[in-house]
Order: sequence, then C-alpha cells, then structure tokens
Amino acid sequence: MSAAPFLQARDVHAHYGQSHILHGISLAIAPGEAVGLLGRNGMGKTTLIRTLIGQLRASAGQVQVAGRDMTGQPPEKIVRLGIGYVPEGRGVFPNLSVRENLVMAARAGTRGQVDWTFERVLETFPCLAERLTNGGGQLSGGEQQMLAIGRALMTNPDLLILDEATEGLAPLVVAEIWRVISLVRRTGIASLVVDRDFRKVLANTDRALVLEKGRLVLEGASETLSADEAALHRYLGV
Ligand SMILES: Nc1ncnc2c1ncn2[C@@H]1O[C@H](COP(=O)(O)OP(=O)(O)OP(=O)(O)O)[C@@H](O)[C@H]1O
Repeated sequence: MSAAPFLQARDVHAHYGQSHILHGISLAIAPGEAVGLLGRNGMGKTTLIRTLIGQLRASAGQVQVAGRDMTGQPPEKIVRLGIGYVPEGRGVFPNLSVRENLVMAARAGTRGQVDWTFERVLETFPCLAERLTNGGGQLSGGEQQMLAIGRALMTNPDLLILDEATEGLAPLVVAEIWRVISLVRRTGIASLVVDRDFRKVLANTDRALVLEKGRLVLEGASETLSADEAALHRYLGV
C-alpha cells in the first residue's frame, strides 16, 4: 500500500461484558480504497465497525484515523476526522423532515471539500427530492436508507462506512443503493462495506476482509476472492 492509510487498526480486541468478541484485528484502509467486510452472521463485523469509530471501547490495541491515534476517543471526535457512518438499521431523525435531516448533517470535509451539497444529494436520490417536507419516520424503509446515506454524504466524508445498507429492502431499492455505492466509489471516497450479498460486495470493492469468530481469516483483492470458490464456501458457507 503506497499512501498512508486513512484508517488503521492494530491488534484490536473488544468485549461485550465478559464476552471476548474481537481477537486482535489489524487492518488498514487507504485513502479512496473500497474495502468489503465479509463473514457469516455474528462473526463480529458490526462490533468491529463500532470499535473502529469508538462506539465500543477497544479493550486492547490501537485505532488510528487520519494519522492520529484515536484509541479510546468518543465517536463524535472520531467521525469528525472524516467518517460518514450509516449504521445497521439506518439512523435518521424520524421527527425531522427530510430536508432538516439532510441540512443538519451538512459540513465541509476535512480538506474543506464541499463536493456533496444538498442539491447533489437530491440529484443522487431523486426520490428524496419528492419528499423534502415529509418526516423521516414517514418514509419507506428504502427511502430512510437513502436518507441515511444522503446524511452521511452531506458530511463530505473521506471514508463512508455502510453496515448492511440493503437489508430488508425490495430488489429495486437494493439495486438503487448499489448504484450509489458504486458512484461514491468512483468519486474517490474510501468505503468500508458490510452486506449479506457478498458477490455485490466483491464486485464493488478493491479489497475484502473476511472475519470469522472475531478474527481476520482472509484478506485479498476482491476480484481474486470472488473467484476463490473454496474460500467463499469455507468462510461464508456458500
Ligand atoms: N450488545 C451486545 N451485547 C452482547 N453481545 C453482543 C452484542 N452485540 C453483538 N453481540 C455478540 O457479538 C458477536 C458479534 O456480533 P456482531 O453483531 O458484531 O456480528 P456481525 O458479524 O455483525 O453479524 P450480523 O450480521 O448478525 O450483525 C455475536 O456473538 C453477538 O451475539
């Protein structure tokens, strides 16, 4: 990897109470790199993301963002360094309108970039433009997901983290979300993508990491992994 990583984890461990969930994870995401995070249910993908952004305190190890040691820092400080996070189960304000949800998220990126404006988000998600005055809670599941991604883009992130962004959505909406993931990738924003549809993840990322029981068991170019039927079968059960 040539560029200094935007995000780096070194030997990260995490616990929920007495349960030891992450067992020494090391990873790096370069600026602009699209990375897939794969693994069967319960293997620790969400826990890893929560630990990277400080929602869960690492019990050991180090997390660096934009060259700074952010281990033990609160999530709001970590995401301010340029991370747009779309959690599993979305994360929109149900009592605020679509417009308010988007506008309140707006800020320039860490390098002063304002590539993602309100107008551009509406161009990207035309369905939101038709619902500006609706409350976030009145939207369909797919629209809420688009709003959540739109909110993350309004922060002009250097890294976009999507945890199960397509879960439970109708096929047309799922296709729409993958279209946006692919578009965001082409704009040079780095991404960390978790999704059940590992074929789509591999098709839309440069590199993928596979978690098993809180350990990284496989890592490689997404293209190479997608042809490795034996590994896919072993780690993803397909
Ligand atoms: N809040 C919590 N308290 C206790 N244990 C938890 C908590 N959240 C998750 N776990 C446990 O931690 C392990 C990893 O869960 P995690 O949600 O990170 O997995 P995942 O790979 O994201 O899977 P999924 O796709 O099912 O969300 C699982 O055994 C899960 O039961």
